[in-house]
Amino acid sequence: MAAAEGGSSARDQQNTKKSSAKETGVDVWPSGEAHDHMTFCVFGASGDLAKKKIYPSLLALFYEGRLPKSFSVFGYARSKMTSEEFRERIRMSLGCRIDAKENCDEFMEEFLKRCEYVHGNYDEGADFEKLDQEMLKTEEGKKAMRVFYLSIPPSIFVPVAQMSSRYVQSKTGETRVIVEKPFGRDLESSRALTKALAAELSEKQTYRIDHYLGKELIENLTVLRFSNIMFQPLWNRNYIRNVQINFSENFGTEGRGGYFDNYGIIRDIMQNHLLQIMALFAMEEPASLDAEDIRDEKVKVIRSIRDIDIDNVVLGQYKGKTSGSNVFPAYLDDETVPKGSNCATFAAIALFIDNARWDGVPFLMKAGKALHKRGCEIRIQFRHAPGNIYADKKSKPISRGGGGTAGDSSNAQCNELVIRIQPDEAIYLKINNKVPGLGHKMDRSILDLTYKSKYSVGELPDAYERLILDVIHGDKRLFIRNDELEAAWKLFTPLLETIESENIPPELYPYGSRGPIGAHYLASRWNVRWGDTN
Ligand SMILES: NC(=O)C1=CN([C@@H]2O[C@H](COP(=O)(O)OP(=O)(O)OC[C@H]3O[C@@H](n4cnc5c(N)ncnc54)[C@H](OP(=O)(O)O)[C@@H]3O)[C@@H](O)[C@H]2O)C=CC1
Ligand SMILES: O=C1O[C@H](COP(=O)(O)O)[C@@H](O)[C@H](O)[C@H]1O
Repeated sequence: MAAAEGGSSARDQQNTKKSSAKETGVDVWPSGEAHDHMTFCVFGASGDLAKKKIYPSLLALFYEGRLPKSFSVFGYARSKMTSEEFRERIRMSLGCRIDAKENCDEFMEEFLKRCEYVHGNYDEGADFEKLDQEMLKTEEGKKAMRVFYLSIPPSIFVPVAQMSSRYVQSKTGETRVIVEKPFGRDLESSRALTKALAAELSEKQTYRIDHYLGKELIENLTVLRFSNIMFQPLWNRNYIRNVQINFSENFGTEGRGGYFDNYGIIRDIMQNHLLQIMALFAMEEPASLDAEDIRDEKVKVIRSIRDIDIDNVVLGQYKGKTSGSNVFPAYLDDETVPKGSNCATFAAIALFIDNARWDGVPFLMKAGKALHKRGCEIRIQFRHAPGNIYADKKSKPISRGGGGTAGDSSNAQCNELVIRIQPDEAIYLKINNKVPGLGHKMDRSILDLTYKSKYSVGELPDAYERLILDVIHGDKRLFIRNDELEAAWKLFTPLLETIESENIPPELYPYGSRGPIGAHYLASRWNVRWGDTN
Protein backbone atom coordinates (compact mmCIF):
# COMPACT_ATOMS: atom_id res chain seq x y z
CA MET A 1 0.00 0.00 0.00
CA ALA A 2 2.32 2.72 -1.22
CA ALA A 3 0.11 5.59 -0.19
CA ALA A 4 -0.50 4.42 3.35
CA GLU A 5 3.05 3.33 4.02
CA GLY A 6 4.38 6.58 2.65
CA GLY A 7 1.74 8.35 4.68
CA SER A 8 2.63 6.89 8.02
CA SER A 9 6.35 7.31 7.61
CA ALA A 10 5.83 10.90 6.56
CA ARG A 11 3.63 11.39 9.60
CA ASP A 12 6.33 10.01 11.83
CA GLN A 13 8.88 12.36 10.36
CA GLN A 14 6.84 15.45 11.12
CA ASN A 15 8.62 18.26 12.80
CA THR A 16 6.71 18.92 16.00
CA LYS A 17 8.75 21.91 17.15
CA LYS A 18 6.32 24.76 17.37
CA SER A 19 8.65 27.63 16.57
CA SER A 20 6.61 29.24 13.82
CA ALA A 21 3.27 28.62 12.19
CA LYS A 22 4.70 29.85 8.89
CA GLU A 23 7.25 27.05 8.83
CA THR A 24 4.87 24.21 9.40
CA GLY A 25 3.72 21.69 6.81
CA VAL A 26 5.00 18.99 4.52
CA ASP A 27 6.97 19.77 1.38
CA VAL A 28 6.78 16.37 -0.17
CA TRP A 29 3.34 14.84 -0.38
CA PRO A 30 3.22 11.71 1.72
CA SER A 31 1.70 9.53 -0.96
CA GLY A 32 4.25 10.76 -3.47
CA GLU A 33 1.70 12.59 -5.61
CA ALA A 34 3.08 15.47 -7.54
CA HIS A 35 0.97 18.24 -6.05
CA ASP A 36 2.27 21.43 -4.60
CA HIS A 37 -0.91 22.95 -3.19
CA MET A 38 -4.05 21.66 -1.51
CA THR A 39 -7.38 23.42 -1.76
CA PHE A 40 -9.85 22.09 0.79
CA CYS A 41 -13.46 23.16 0.28
CA VAL A 42 -16.30 22.61 2.74
CA PHE A 43 -19.75 22.61 1.14
CA GLY A 44 -22.27 23.41 3.86
CA ALA A 45 -19.66 25.67 5.47
CA SER A 46 -22.23 27.39 7.68
CA GLY A 47 -23.38 24.09 9.24
CA ASP A 48 -23.00 22.23 12.47
CA LEU A 49 -20.56 19.51 11.40
CA ALA A 50 -18.25 22.00 9.74
CA LYS A 51 -18.11 24.07 12.90
CA LYS A 52 -17.86 21.20 15.37
CA LYS A 53 -15.49 18.89 13.55
CA ILE A 54 -14.08 19.99 10.21
CA TYR A 55 -12.46 23.35 10.98
CA PRO A 56 -11.07 22.21 14.36
CA SER A 57 -9.60 19.10 12.71
CA LEU A 58 -8.00 21.12 9.93
CA LEU A 59 -6.48 23.50 12.46
CA ALA A 60 -5.18 20.59 14.55
CA LEU A 61 -3.58 19.04 11.46
CA PHE A 62 -2.04 22.37 10.55
CA TYR A 63 -0.71 22.76 14.08
CA GLU A 64 0.88 19.36 13.93
CA GLY A 65 2.52 20.07 10.61
CA ARG A 66 0.45 17.47 8.76
CA LEU A 67 -0.96 19.72 6.07
CA PRO A 68 0.98 20.61 2.94
CA LYS A 69 2.98 23.82 3.26
CA SER A 70 0.84 25.45 0.64
CA PHE A 71 -2.89 25.10 1.23
CA SER A 72 -6.12 27.06 1.30
CA VAL A 73 -9.46 26.36 2.94
CA PHE A 74 -12.70 27.42 1.28
CA GLY A 75 -16.15 27.53 2.79
CA TYR A 76 -19.12 27.45 0.45
CA ALA A 77 -22.80 27.77 1.44
CA ARG A 78 -25.89 29.83 0.68
CA SER A 79 -25.58 32.01 3.80
CA LYS A 80 -24.35 35.43 2.85
CA MET A 81 -21.13 36.46 4.57
CA THR A 82 -17.75 37.87 3.64
CA SER A 83 -14.52 35.94 4.01
CA GLU A 84 -13.73 38.14 7.01
CA GLU A 85 -17.04 37.21 8.66
CA PHE A 86 -16.40 33.56 7.84
CA ARG A 87 -12.99 33.73 9.51
CA GLU A 88 -14.58 35.31 12.58
CA ARG A 89 -17.16 32.53 12.69
CA ILE A 90 -14.46 29.86 12.42
CA ARG A 91 -12.39 31.59 15.08
CA MET A 92 -15.29 31.16 17.51
CA SER A 93 -15.39 27.40 16.90
CA LEU A 94 -11.63 26.82 17.10
CA GLY A 95 -9.55 26.09 20.13
CA CYS A 96 -10.77 22.70 21.34
CA ARG A 97 -8.01 20.21 21.89
CA ILE A 98 -5.14 22.42 20.93
CA ASP A 99 -5.86 25.52 22.97
CA ALA A 100 -3.46 24.69 25.73
CA LYS A 101 -0.63 24.17 23.27
CA GLU A 102 2.37 26.27 22.56
CA ASN A 103 1.92 29.19 20.14
CA CYS A 104 -1.66 28.23 19.52
CA ASP A 105 -2.75 31.80 18.73
CA GLU A 106 -0.05 32.19 16.13
CA PHE A 107 -1.13 28.98 14.42
CA MET A 108 -4.75 29.97 14.53
CA GLU A 109 -4.07 33.36 12.93
CA GLU A 110 -1.91 31.78 10.23
CA PHE A 111 -4.59 29.18 9.59
CA LEU A 112 -7.35 31.79 9.36
CA LYS A 113 -5.34 33.75 6.78
CA ARG A 114 -5.72 30.74 4.48
CA CYS A 115 -9.53 30.62 4.83
CA GLU A 116 -11.85 32.11 2.21
CA TYR A 117 -15.60 32.04 1.78
CA VAL A 118 -17.81 32.06 -1.29
CA HIS A 119 -21.59 32.10 -1.05
CA GLY A 120 -23.86 30.65 -3.68
CA ASN A 121 -26.58 28.18 -4.44
CA TYR A 122 -25.92 24.45 -4.54
CA ASP A 123 -27.25 24.07 -8.08
CA GLU A 124 -26.04 27.21 -9.89
CA GLY A 125 -23.21 26.71 -12.36
CA ALA A 126 -22.32 30.43 -12.27
CA ASP A 127 -21.83 30.31 -8.49
CA PHE A 128 -19.49 27.34 -8.81
CA GLU A 129 -17.56 29.12 -11.57
CA LYS A 130 -17.06 32.00 -9.16
CA LEU A 131 -15.79 29.50 -6.58
CA ASP A 132 -13.36 28.08 -9.14
CA GLN A 133 -12.01 31.57 -9.89
CA GLU A 134 -11.42 32.24 -6.20
CA MET A 135 -9.67 28.90 -5.80
CA LEU A 136 -7.40 29.58 -8.73
CA LYS A 137 -6.31 32.85 -7.12
CA THR A 138 -5.08 31.06 -3.99
CA GLU A 139 -3.49 28.26 -6.00
CA GLU A 140 -1.28 30.76 -7.88
CA GLY A 141 -0.73 28.44 -10.81
CA LYS A 142 0.51 25.56 -8.65
CA LYS A 143 -0.37 21.93 -9.25
CA ALA A 144 -3.30 21.67 -6.88
CA MET A 145 -5.13 18.81 -5.27
CA ARG A 146 -8.69 19.76 -4.46
CA VAL A 147 -10.57 18.07 -1.62
CA PHE A 148 -14.31 18.70 -1.33
CA TYR A 149 -16.18 17.86 1.86
CA LEU A 150 -19.93 17.43 1.30
CA SER A 151 -20.99 18.57 4.76
CA ILE A 152 -24.56 19.07 3.62
CA PRO A 153 -27.90 17.27 3.95
CA PRO A 154 -28.07 14.16 1.74
CA SER A 155 -30.88 15.71 -0.34
CA ILE A 156 -28.30 17.93 -2.03
CA PHE A 157 -25.35 15.50 -2.31
CA VAL A 158 -26.08 14.88 -5.99
CA PRO A 159 -26.48 18.48 -7.25
CA VAL A 160 -23.34 19.51 -5.35
CA ALA A 161 -21.40 16.55 -6.76
CA GLN A 162 -22.64 17.50 -10.24
CA MET A 163 -21.75 21.18 -9.93
CA SER A 164 -18.38 20.56 -8.37
CA SER A 165 -17.42 17.92 -10.87
CA ARG A 166 -18.42 20.19 -13.76
CA TYR A 167 -17.06 23.50 -12.56
CA VAL A 168 -14.50 23.10 -9.80
CA GLN A 169 -12.53 19.92 -10.44
CA SER A 170 -8.83 20.57 -10.26
CA LYS A 171 -7.37 21.00 -13.72
CA THR A 172 -3.83 20.55 -12.51
CA GLY A 173 -4.13 17.65 -10.07
CA GLU A 174 -6.48 15.23 -8.36
CA THR A 175 -9.92 15.96 -6.96
CA ARG A 176 -11.20 13.95 -3.99
CA VAL A 177 -14.67 14.15 -2.53
CA ILE A 178 -15.65 13.27 1.04
CA VAL A 179 -19.28 12.21 1.38
CA GLU A 180 -20.95 12.26 4.79
CA LYS A 181 -23.49 9.76 5.99
CA PRO A 182 -26.33 8.92 5.67
CA PHE A 183 -25.67 7.11 2.38
CA GLY A 184 -29.35 6.54 1.69
CA ARG A 185 -31.98 5.18 4.06
CA ASP A 186 -32.41 1.69 2.59
CA LEU A 187 -31.02 -0.50 -0.16
CA GLU A 188 -32.98 1.15 -2.95
CA SER A 189 -32.23 4.77 -2.01
CA SER A 190 -28.60 3.90 -1.35
CA ARG A 191 -28.29 2.32 -4.81
CA ALA A 192 -29.90 5.37 -6.38
CA LEU A 193 -27.48 7.67 -4.54
CA THR A 194 -24.48 5.53 -5.49
CA LYS A 195 -25.57 5.57 -9.13
CA ALA A 196 -26.18 9.31 -9.20
CA LEU A 197 -22.84 10.05 -7.55
CA ALA A 198 -21.04 7.57 -9.80
CA ALA A 199 -22.22 9.56 -12.82
CA GLU A 200 -20.17 12.48 -11.51
CA LEU A 201 -17.35 10.94 -9.48
CA SER A 202 -15.23 7.85 -9.88
CA GLU A 203 -15.10 5.37 -6.98
CA LYS A 204 -11.42 6.28 -6.62
CA GLN A 205 -12.35 9.91 -5.97
CA THR A 206 -15.12 9.09 -3.51
CA TYR A 207 -14.40 8.88 0.21
CA ARG A 208 -17.51 7.73 2.15
CA ILE A 209 -16.80 8.67 5.70
CA ASP A 210 -17.81 6.68 8.75
CA HIS A 211 -16.12 8.59 11.52
CA TYR A 212 -16.08 5.56 13.85
CA LEU A 213 -13.40 4.06 11.63
CA GLY A 214 -11.20 7.02 12.51
CA LYS A 215 -11.32 6.32 16.24
CA GLU A 216 -8.04 5.24 17.81
CA LEU A 217 -9.25 1.94 19.25
CA ILE A 218 -10.93 0.94 16.02
CA GLU A 219 -7.68 1.51 14.11
CA ASN A 220 -6.03 -0.62 16.76
CA LEU A 221 -8.45 -3.52 16.39
CA THR A 222 -6.60 -5.08 13.48
CA VAL A 223 -3.27 -4.51 15.22
CA LEU A 224 -4.56 -6.30 18.30
CA ARG A 225 -5.93 -9.19 16.31
CA PHE A 226 -3.27 -9.79 13.73
CA SER A 227 -0.03 -8.86 15.47
CA ASN A 228 -0.52 -10.74 18.76
CA ILE A 229 -0.10 -14.48 18.52
CA MET A 230 -1.93 -15.04 21.79
CA PHE A 231 -5.23 -13.79 20.36
CA GLN A 232 -5.05 -15.56 17.02
CA PRO A 233 -5.95 -19.09 18.16
CA LEU A 234 -8.67 -17.76 20.48
CA TRP A 235 -10.53 -15.60 17.97
CA ASN A 236 -13.25 -18.04 16.98
CA ARG A 237 -16.25 -20.10 18.09
CA ASN A 238 -14.10 -22.57 20.01
CA TYR A 239 -13.11 -20.00 22.63
CA ILE A 240 -15.47 -17.06 22.29
CA ARG A 241 -18.91 -17.47 23.77
CA ASN A 242 -20.37 -14.16 22.62
CA VAL A 243 -19.40 -10.71 21.44
CA GLN A 244 -21.15 -7.51 22.50
CA ILE A 245 -20.88 -4.18 20.73
CA ASN A 246 -22.44 -1.44 22.82
CA PHE A 247 -23.04 2.21 22.05
CA SER A 248 -24.76 4.61 24.40
CA GLU A 249 -25.28 8.33 24.70
CA ASN A 250 -26.42 10.13 27.82
CA PHE A 251 -28.33 12.74 25.83
CA GLY A 252 -31.33 12.54 23.58
CA THR A 253 -31.91 13.76 20.06
CA GLU A 254 -32.24 17.34 21.33
CA GLY A 255 -32.23 19.64 18.33
CA ARG A 256 -31.89 16.81 15.78
CA GLY A 257 -35.26 15.13 16.27
CA GLY A 258 -36.51 16.14 12.82
CA TYR A 259 -33.55 14.47 11.13
CA PHE A 260 -33.49 11.52 13.49
CA ASP A 261 -37.13 10.59 13.12
CA ASN A 262 -36.58 9.84 9.45
CA TYR A 263 -33.74 7.45 10.33
CA GLY A 264 -33.95 5.98 13.82
CA ILE A 265 -31.18 4.35 15.81
CA ILE A 266 -30.69 1.34 13.52
CA ARG A 267 -29.86 3.51 10.52
CA ASP A 268 -28.10 6.19 12.56
CA ILE A 269 -25.69 3.95 14.47
CA MET A 270 -26.04 0.22 13.76
CA GLN A 271 -26.11 -0.07 9.98
CA ASN A 272 -22.88 1.91 9.81
CA HIS A 273 -20.77 2.44 12.94
CA LEU A 274 -21.52 -0.80 14.81
CA LEU A 275 -21.60 -2.98 11.72
CA GLN A 276 -18.21 -1.62 10.67
CA ILE A 277 -16.83 -2.47 14.10
CA MET A 278 -18.30 -5.97 13.85
CA ALA A 279 -16.79 -6.46 10.39
CA LEU A 280 -13.30 -5.46 11.54
CA PHE A 281 -13.68 -7.65 14.58
CA ALA A 282 -14.86 -10.74 12.75
CA MET A 283 -13.22 -10.61 9.30
CA GLU A 284 -10.52 -13.03 8.21
CA GLU A 285 -6.95 -11.79 8.07
CA PRO A 286 -6.53 -9.63 4.97
CA ALA A 287 -3.78 -10.49 2.48
CA SER A 288 -2.12 -7.17 3.31
CA LEU A 289 -2.86 -3.79 4.82
CA ASP A 290 -3.87 -2.53 1.40
CA ALA A 291 -7.26 -0.78 1.49
CA GLU A 292 -8.77 -3.16 -1.05
CA ASP A 293 -7.58 -6.27 0.80
CA ILE A 294 -9.09 -5.05 4.06
CA ARG A 295 -12.34 -4.01 2.44
CA ASP A 296 -12.59 -7.33 0.57
CA GLU A 297 -12.54 -9.14 3.91
CA LYS A 298 -15.05 -6.79 5.49
CA VAL A 299 -17.54 -7.26 2.65
CA LYS A 300 -17.13 -11.03 2.84
CA VAL A 301 -17.96 -11.20 6.53
CA ILE A 302 -20.90 -8.78 6.26
CA ARG A 303 -22.30 -10.97 3.52
CA SER A 304 -22.02 -13.99 5.83
CA ILE A 305 -24.28 -12.45 8.47
CA ARG A 306 -27.57 -14.33 8.71
CA ASP A 307 -30.80 -12.47 7.84
CA ILE A 308 -32.02 -10.69 10.95
CA ASP A 309 -35.03 -12.27 12.60
CA ILE A 310 -37.41 -9.72 14.14
CA ASP A 311 -37.60 -11.94 17.23
CA ASN A 312 -33.95 -11.13 17.76
CA VAL A 313 -34.62 -7.41 17.92
CA VAL A 314 -35.70 -5.16 20.78
CA LEU A 315 -36.73 -1.58 20.09
CA GLY A 316 -37.00 1.21 22.63
CA GLN A 317 -37.88 4.88 22.85
CA TYR A 318 -37.07 7.17 25.75
CA LYS A 319 -39.73 8.77 27.82
CA GLY A 320 -39.38 11.86 29.99
CA LYS A 321 -38.12 11.84 33.54
CA THR A 322 -38.12 14.35 36.35
CA SER A 323 -35.37 14.18 38.89
CA GLY A 324 -35.55 16.90 41.56
CA SER A 325 -35.68 20.16 39.68
CA ASN A 326 -34.32 18.56 36.49
CA VAL A 327 -36.78 17.70 33.77
CA PHE A 328 -35.54 15.39 31.04
CA PRO A 329 -37.78 15.47 27.96
CA ALA A 330 -39.26 12.48 26.21
CA TYR A 331 -38.33 11.86 22.58
CA LEU A 332 -41.91 12.77 21.67
CA ASP A 333 -41.61 16.12 23.46
CA ASP A 334 -39.36 17.36 20.66
CA GLU A 335 -41.53 19.62 18.51
CA THR A 336 -39.80 18.51 15.33
CA VAL A 337 -40.78 14.87 15.98
CA PRO A 338 -44.16 13.79 14.52
CA LYS A 339 -46.77 13.18 17.19
CA GLY A 340 -47.02 9.54 18.28
CA SER A 341 -43.87 8.55 16.34
CA ASN A 342 -42.76 4.95 16.88
CA CYS A 343 -39.18 5.78 15.89
CA ALA A 344 -36.68 3.74 17.92
CA THR A 345 -34.09 5.65 19.92
CA PHE A 346 -32.76 2.33 21.27
CA ALA A 347 -32.23 -1.07 19.68
CA ALA A 348 -30.65 -4.34 20.68
CA ILE A 349 -30.08 -7.03 18.07
CA ALA A 350 -28.65 -10.55 18.13
CA LEU A 351 -26.71 -11.30 14.95
CA PHE A 352 -25.06 -14.49 13.74
CA ILE A 353 -22.30 -15.02 11.23
CA ASP A 354 -22.78 -18.17 9.22
CA ASN A 355 -19.18 -19.14 8.58
CA ALA A 356 -16.77 -21.68 10.00
CA ARG A 357 -15.12 -19.26 12.39
CA TRP A 358 -18.24 -17.85 14.03
CA ASP A 359 -20.93 -20.50 13.63
CA GLY A 360 -23.33 -20.23 16.60
CA VAL A 361 -21.63 -17.30 18.34
CA PRO A 362 -24.15 -14.56 19.21
CA PHE A 363 -23.00 -11.05 18.31
CA LEU A 364 -25.15 -8.71 20.35
CA MET A 365 -25.39 -5.09 19.35
CA LYS A 366 -26.96 -2.45 21.51
CA ALA A 367 -27.31 1.26 20.76
CA GLY A 368 -29.32 3.91 22.48
CA LYS A 369 -29.80 7.59 23.11
CA ALA A 370 -30.72 9.17 26.45
CA LEU A 371 -29.21 6.33 28.45
CA HIS A 372 -27.35 6.50 31.74
CA LYS A 373 -23.90 7.11 30.26
CA ARG A 374 -22.00 7.88 27.08
CA GLY A 375 -19.74 5.16 25.77
CA CYS A 376 -18.87 2.66 23.11
CA GLU A 377 -17.12 -0.64 23.66
CA ILE A 378 -16.62 -4.18 22.42
CA ARG A 379 -16.91 -6.97 24.98
CA ILE A 380 -15.66 -10.43 24.18
CA GLN A 381 -16.84 -13.06 26.62
CA PHE A 382 -14.81 -16.26 26.49
CA ARG A 383 -15.98 -19.76 27.24
CA HIS A 384 -15.37 -21.46 30.57
CA ALA A 385 -12.09 -23.17 31.18
CA PRO A 386 -13.12 -26.82 30.62
CA GLY A 387 -13.03 -29.00 33.73
CA ASN A 388 -11.95 -25.99 35.74
CA ILE A 389 -10.73 -27.32 39.10
CA TYR A 390 -11.27 -23.85 40.55
CA ALA A 391 -14.84 -23.56 39.38
CA ASP A 392 -17.40 -22.75 42.04
CA LYS A 393 -17.95 -25.66 44.40
CA LYS A 394 -20.11 -24.07 47.04
CA SER A 395 -20.42 -27.14 49.23
CA LYS A 396 -16.73 -27.95 49.13
CA PRO A 397 -14.49 -25.18 50.50
CA ILE A 398 -10.87 -25.33 49.54
CA SER A 399 -8.45 -26.34 52.28
CA ARG A 400 -6.29 -23.98 54.36
CA GLY A 401 -9.38 -22.05 55.38
CA GLY A 402 -9.04 -19.42 52.67
CA GLY A 403 -12.68 -19.85 51.74
CA GLY A 404 -14.19 -18.40 48.61
CA THR A 405 -13.69 -19.36 45.02
CA ALA A 406 -13.80 -17.50 41.78
CA GLY A 407 -17.38 -16.44 42.34
CA ASP A 408 -20.72 -18.02 42.39
CA SER A 409 -21.91 -17.53 38.85
CA SER A 410 -20.50 -19.08 35.77
CA ASN A 411 -20.10 -15.62 34.26
CA ALA A 412 -17.74 -14.56 37.02
CA GLN A 413 -15.28 -17.24 36.03
CA CYS A 414 -15.10 -16.47 32.34
CA ASN A 415 -12.46 -14.29 30.85
CA GLU A 416 -13.71 -11.12 29.29
CA LEU A 417 -11.74 -8.84 27.00
CA VAL A 418 -13.03 -5.29 26.77
CA ILE A 419 -12.04 -2.81 24.10
CA ARG A 420 -13.29 0.55 25.29
CA ILE A 421 -13.53 2.81 22.28
CA GLN A 422 -14.71 5.85 24.20
CA PRO A 423 -14.53 7.61 26.55
CA ASP A 424 -11.24 6.90 28.31
CA GLU A 425 -9.84 4.52 25.70
CA ALA A 426 -8.68 1.21 27.14
CA ILE A 427 -8.17 -2.47 26.53
CA TYR A 428 -8.54 -4.70 29.54
CA LEU A 429 -8.80 -8.38 30.22
CA LYS A 430 -10.67 -9.86 33.15
CA ILE A 431 -8.87 -12.86 34.54
CA ASN A 432 -9.27 -15.11 37.58
CA ASN A 433 -6.44 -14.61 40.00
CA LYS A 434 -5.40 -15.87 43.40
CA VAL A 435 -5.59 -13.20 46.08
CA PRO A 436 -2.05 -13.03 47.50
CA GLY A 437 -1.65 -14.66 50.89
CA LEU A 438 -1.89 -18.00 52.59
CA GLY A 439 -5.48 -18.69 51.70
CA HIS A 440 -6.87 -19.89 48.39
CA LYS A 441 -9.21 -17.02 47.85
CA MET A 442 -9.59 -16.05 44.24
CA ASP A 443 -10.89 -12.92 42.68
CA ARG A 444 -11.41 -11.44 39.31
CA SER A 445 -8.58 -9.12 38.40
CA ILE A 446 -7.95 -6.92 35.46
CA LEU A 447 -4.97 -6.72 33.14
CA ASP A 448 -5.39 -3.11 32.29
CA LEU A 449 -4.16 -1.06 29.36
CA THR A 450 -5.78 2.29 29.96
CA TYR A 451 -4.41 4.63 27.35
CA LYS A 452 -4.10 7.73 29.46
CA SER A 453 -2.00 5.88 32.05
CA LYS A 454 0.14 4.05 29.51
CA TYR A 455 0.74 6.68 26.84
CA SER A 456 1.71 10.25 27.49
CA VAL A 457 0.38 11.55 24.20
CA GLY A 458 -2.19 13.80 25.83
CA GLU A 459 -5.55 14.01 24.14
CA LEU A 460 -5.91 11.63 21.23
CA PRO A 461 -6.56 13.03 17.77
CA ASP A 462 -10.19 13.35 16.81
CA ALA A 463 -11.48 10.74 14.35
CA TYR A 464 -12.09 13.46 11.76
CA GLU A 465 -8.46 14.55 11.96
CA ARG A 466 -7.26 11.07 11.09
CA LEU A 467 -9.78 10.65 8.30
CA ILE A 468 -9.16 14.04 6.68
CA LEU A 469 -5.44 13.29 6.76
CA ASP A 470 -6.08 9.93 5.09
CA VAL A 471 -7.99 11.64 2.29
CA ILE A 472 -5.05 13.96 1.71
CA HIS A 473 -2.78 10.90 1.65
CA GLY A 474 -5.12 9.00 -0.68
CA ASP A 475 -5.44 6.20 1.90
CA LYS A 476 -8.85 4.53 1.62
CA ARG A 477 -8.50 1.84 4.29
CA LEU A 478 -10.86 3.65 6.64
CA PHE A 479 -13.51 4.61 4.09
CA ILE A 480 -16.53 2.60 2.99
CA ARG A 481 -16.43 0.97 -0.44
CA ASN A 482 -19.66 0.85 -2.47
CA ASP A 483 -20.03 -2.95 -2.19
CA GLU A 484 -19.64 -2.75 1.60
CA LEU A 485 -22.42 -0.21 1.68
CA GLU A 486 -24.59 -2.43 -0.49
CA ALA A 487 -23.97 -5.44 1.78
CA ALA A 488 -24.79 -3.39 4.88
CA TRP A 489 -28.09 -2.21 3.43
CA LYS A 490 -28.96 -5.70 2.21
CA LEU A 491 -28.65 -6.89 5.77
CA PHE A 492 -30.69 -4.17 7.45
CA THR A 493 -33.30 -3.22 4.84
CA PRO A 494 -35.64 -6.22 5.30
CA LEU A 495 -35.63 -5.66 9.06
CA LEU A 496 -36.34 -1.95 8.67
CA GLU A 497 -39.16 -2.72 6.24
CA THR A 498 -40.74 -5.10 8.75
CA ILE A 499 -40.45 -2.60 11.59
CA GLU A 500 -41.93 0.19 9.49
CA SER A 501 -44.64 -1.74 7.67
CA GLU A 502 -45.86 -3.28 10.93
CA ASN A 503 -45.33 0.00 12.80
CA ILE A 504 -43.84 -1.99 15.68
CA PRO A 505 -44.15 0.01 18.89
CA PRO A 506 -40.93 0.51 20.85
CA GLU A 507 -40.68 -0.34 24.54
CA LEU A 508 -40.48 2.88 26.58
CA TYR A 509 -37.54 3.48 28.88
CA PRO A 510 -36.89 6.43 31.15
CA TYR A 511 -34.41 9.10 30.07
CA GLY A 512 -31.08 8.34 31.76
CA SER A 513 -31.82 4.66 32.39
CA ARG A 514 -30.06 1.56 31.02
CA GLY A 515 -32.68 1.05 28.34
CA PRO A 516 -35.64 -1.30 28.03
CA ILE A 517 -35.87 -4.52 30.01
CA GLY A 518 -36.49 -6.38 26.76
CA ALA A 519 -32.76 -6.13 25.98
CA HIS A 520 -32.06 -8.42 28.95
CA TYR A 521 -34.60 -10.99 27.78
CA LEU A 522 -33.03 -10.94 24.35
CA ALA A 523 -29.58 -11.55 25.81
CA SER A 524 -30.76 -14.34 28.09
CA ARG A 525 -32.45 -16.02 25.13
CA TRP A 526 -28.89 -16.54 23.85
CA ASN A 527 -27.49 -17.34 27.27
CA VAL A 528 -25.71 -14.03 27.43
CA ARG A 529 -25.48 -11.46 30.16
CA TRP A 530 -24.71 -7.90 29.05
CA GLY A 531 -21.22 -7.20 30.35
CA ASP A 532 -21.86 -3.50 30.80
CA THR A 533 -24.47 -4.07 33.47
CA ASN A 534 -21.94 -5.47 35.96
N1 LIG B 1 -23.75 17.37 12.73
C1 LIG B 1 -23.26 16.17 13.05
O1 LIG B 1 -22.83 15.92 14.18
C2 LIG B 1 -23.20 15.08 12.04
C3 LIG B 1 -23.58 15.30 10.74
N2 LIG B 1 -23.48 14.31 9.81
C4 LIG B 1 -23.86 14.54 8.42
O2 LIG B 1 -23.05 15.61 7.89
C5 LIG B 1 -23.80 16.41 7.00
C6 LIG B 1 -23.81 17.84 7.49
O3 LIG B 1 -24.36 17.86 8.79
P1 LIG B 1 -24.74 19.22 9.54
O4 LIG B 1 -23.63 20.20 9.44
O5 LIG B 1 -25.25 18.83 10.85
O6 LIG B 1 -25.96 19.73 8.66
P2 LIG B 1 -26.71 21.11 8.70
O7 LIG B 1 -28.16 20.83 8.79
O8 LIG B 1 -26.10 22.04 9.68
O9 LIG B 1 -26.48 21.61 7.20
C7 LIG B 1 -25.23 22.10 6.71
C8 LIG B 1 -25.51 23.30 5.83
O10 LIG B 1 -26.22 22.89 4.67
C9 LIG B 1 -27.14 23.91 4.29
N3 LIG B 1 -28.48 23.33 4.28
C10 LIG B 1 -29.18 22.81 5.31
N4 LIG B 1 -30.37 22.34 4.91
C11 LIG B 1 -30.43 22.57 3.59
C12 LIG B 1 -31.40 22.31 2.60
N5 LIG B 1 -32.54 21.71 2.89
N6 LIG B 1 -31.13 22.66 1.34
C13 LIG B 1 -29.97 23.25 1.03
N7 LIG B 1 -29.01 23.52 1.94
C14 LIG B 1 -29.24 23.19 3.20
C15 LIG B 1 -27.05 25.00 5.34
O11 LIG B 1 -26.18 26.02 4.83
P3 LIG B 1 -26.70 27.27 3.97
O12 LIG B 1 -28.15 27.47 4.26
O13 LIG B 1 -25.85 28.38 4.43
O14 LIG B 1 -26.43 26.86 2.57
C16 LIG B 1 -26.37 24.34 6.51
O15 LIG B 1 -25.57 25.26 7.24
C17 LIG B 1 -25.18 15.77 6.93
O16 LIG B 1 -25.20 14.87 5.85
C18 LIG B 1 -25.28 15.01 8.24
O17 LIG B 1 -26.18 13.93 8.15
C19 LIG B 1 -22.96 13.08 10.12
C20 LIG B 1 -22.55 12.80 11.39
C21 LIG B 1 -22.68 13.74 12.48
O1 LIG C 1 -22.99 9.48 13.35
C1 LIG C 1 -23.41 9.79 14.44
O2 LIG C 1 -22.59 9.74 15.50
C2 LIG C 1 -22.85 10.49 16.67
C3 LIG C 1 -21.96 9.91 17.76
O3 LIG C 1 -20.62 10.13 17.42
P1 LIG C 1 -19.51 10.20 18.56
O4 LIG C 1 -18.24 10.20 17.82
O5 LIG C 1 -19.77 11.46 19.33
O6 LIG C 1 -19.70 9.01 19.42
C4 LIG C 1 -24.31 10.41 17.06
O7 LIG C 1 -24.57 11.29 18.14
C5 LIG C 1 -25.17 10.79 15.89
O8 LIG C 1 -26.54 10.59 16.23
C6 LIG C 1 -24.84 9.97 14.68
O9 LIG C 1 -25.50 10.52 13.53
